[in-house]
Amino acid sequence: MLRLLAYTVLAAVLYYGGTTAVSWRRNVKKAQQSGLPYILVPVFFLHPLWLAGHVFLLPLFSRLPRSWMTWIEYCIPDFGYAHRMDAFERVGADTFLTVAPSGLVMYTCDADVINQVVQRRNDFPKPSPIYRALKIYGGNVVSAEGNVWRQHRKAVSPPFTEKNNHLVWQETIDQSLAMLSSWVGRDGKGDKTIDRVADDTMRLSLHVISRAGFGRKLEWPEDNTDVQVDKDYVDPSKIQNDMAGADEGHSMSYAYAIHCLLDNILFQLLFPRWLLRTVPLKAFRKANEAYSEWGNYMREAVEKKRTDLDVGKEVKESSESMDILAGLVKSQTKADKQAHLEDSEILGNMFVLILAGHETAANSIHFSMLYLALHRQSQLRLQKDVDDIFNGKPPSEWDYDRDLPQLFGSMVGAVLNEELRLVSPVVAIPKSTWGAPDAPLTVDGKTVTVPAETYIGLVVAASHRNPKLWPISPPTYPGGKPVHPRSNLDNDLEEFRPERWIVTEEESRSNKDARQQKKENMAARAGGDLNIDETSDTSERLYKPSKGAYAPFSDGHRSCIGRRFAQVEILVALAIIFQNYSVELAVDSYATDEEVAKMDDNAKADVWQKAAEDVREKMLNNMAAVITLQMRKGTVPIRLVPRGQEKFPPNVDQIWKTNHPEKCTTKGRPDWRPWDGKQMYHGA
Ligand code: HEM
Repeated sequence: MLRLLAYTVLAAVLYYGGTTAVSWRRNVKKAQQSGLPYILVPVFFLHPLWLAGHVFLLPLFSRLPRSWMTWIEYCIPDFGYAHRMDAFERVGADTFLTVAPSGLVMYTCDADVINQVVQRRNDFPKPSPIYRALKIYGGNVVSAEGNVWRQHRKAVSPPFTEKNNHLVWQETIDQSLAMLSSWVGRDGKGDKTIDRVADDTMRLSLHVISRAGFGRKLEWPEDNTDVQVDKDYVDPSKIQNDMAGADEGHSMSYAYAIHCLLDNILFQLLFPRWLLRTVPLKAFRKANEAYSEWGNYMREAVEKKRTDLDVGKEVKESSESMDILAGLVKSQTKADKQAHLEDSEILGNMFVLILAGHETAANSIHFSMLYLALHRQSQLRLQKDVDDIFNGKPPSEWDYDRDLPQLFGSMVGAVLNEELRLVSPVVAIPKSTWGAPDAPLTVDGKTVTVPAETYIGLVVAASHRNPKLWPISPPTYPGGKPVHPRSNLDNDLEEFRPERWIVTEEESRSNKDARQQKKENMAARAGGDLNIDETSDTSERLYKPSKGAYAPFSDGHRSCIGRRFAQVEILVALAIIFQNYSVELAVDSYATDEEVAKMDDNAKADVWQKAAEDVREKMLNNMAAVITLQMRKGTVPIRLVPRGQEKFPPNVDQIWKTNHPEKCTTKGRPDWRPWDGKQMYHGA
């Protein structure tokens, strides 16, 4: 009996080993025929077992000799943020394949390749099976492909109008003022340590999309300490888990339901509904409750909107008819049946809009604030531009049509662009040749073939830092050392330098001409009915990267629908925060307020540098993407102080570097780069 079992196991191992070897060989052959450089990796990064287990295996693998593990980075989802240009430099190519037994992946940080891929939607479709889990409420524009995607896009994009952007503008003003007031207190004095910036910007963004997206106004809680938090569930420190205020017939408030849903999104995406419903685990039960509650809120919202709009009749333009939900509901009455959505699809789209639209914008506001706290000189320049644009006017007098273009083309726009260059929420935009034939592609002027069934990662985290694509300057090494230990050690592309986006008048004029041309070409190709706005990735008054080099919102037909929405929200929130306040790092862990008050600039630079080092470390090592890239471990405390009352001098980093030349480790490459000078790839 035992022998039979042993034979069975042996046979299974041999069978698995044999089939693995055969399919690996087959994939290697495809890679060889493709003309692309390739590296061999033992696992396909999307293999479900690897996805589930790699976090546990990585610490074990890190104990093995480095020379055995040269492949490991390329199998980690979103390696692009952790390894950036270094990952490509090691391979020695900006576009290459990884070849595993169960799949091929093409990674690229080449602008021309990115541009070809995003423009040829039919040749390089989205790998829609990986988005299957996003259909928890129904089909939607993010997870669909082909004609079904076209139908969703036709229905979902029309509500993203300038009128809707006005709503975003107004709601962001209201919510940002409320957030700011919760930070600086009713007396406006500020200077209190705030450790919940990530949470609060998330709340801000959720409130904006709830209002401008679904017509649901959410009030900022009067006092965050009073909220009735569910301490038994998820992270009790998260103030947004506020249970108070459930509507009639609901067990959760609207805000709590959506937070509960999003905070535990992995439960929703990984486990089937019946399991969440039946397994008697508290976390499962709550996840399921949040799913039902938010779904019910949304169903009610659809019904109410239908009644409000009195479907079928002309409605006058009011803010109720300008939100996105109004647009989705109206799509059901249009003559164009190709833009018609079922009720479940309206819900499906509302879910992905809230998902795609809230973390992304929130993170941008959060990280822009952190970068500006680290770079006070840039902050000063931003404040000067805010002063020039608004001339001291309070936000109640700001005007979308007059002020938005100014903000967009100012240092505020430059900060937004630079933040998205460095911390793109989508680290590698997924494309593929799944379900499509082999696709020709021009790489460095040579025609190669992307084999059918290849997953493609457009690694914007690397293309945004590729020295072949961007003007570079010498590094300044904030804190006296490179921002990343291996990537771009000899230039400034790892550094936050929004000034790189500011251009001369003449460059700005030529940007304008080029953009007009692009808009016309795009409109002609898109057939005009998908509302694909290619004109305003960055303001024409700012630096214009080459095509494909800068794509935080992706590009082409499947580019972000909410780009303008997000840009408006982020620009306004930053303008409100910085109009009257400066953001400084909180140094409480290193000195008390009294101690800081007695310090001279040199001593202040020493404590500031410790806090700054902590932030830089977190922004390098504590970041991970579940849906979007976020700081997953720890928080960064900051302080808002009225302008003019800053404690630290604007050139604080420079003072520290001048005082501590011995601590500045800025020269040369680390000698532990064993791969330097060796060609890692095969083929090509
Ligand atoms: C800083 C903010 C944002 C960034 C960087 C961003 C980035 C992106 C990227 C890279 C994609 C393409 C993803 C892919 O192909 O897999 C995308 C798609 C999308 N985004 Fe955004 N996004 C942002 C904000 C928003 C907002 C505010 C909304 C809605 C309110 C939104 C809605 C969407 C939708 C619906 C799609 C799918 C479009 C399609 O497949 O046709 N995004 N976004």
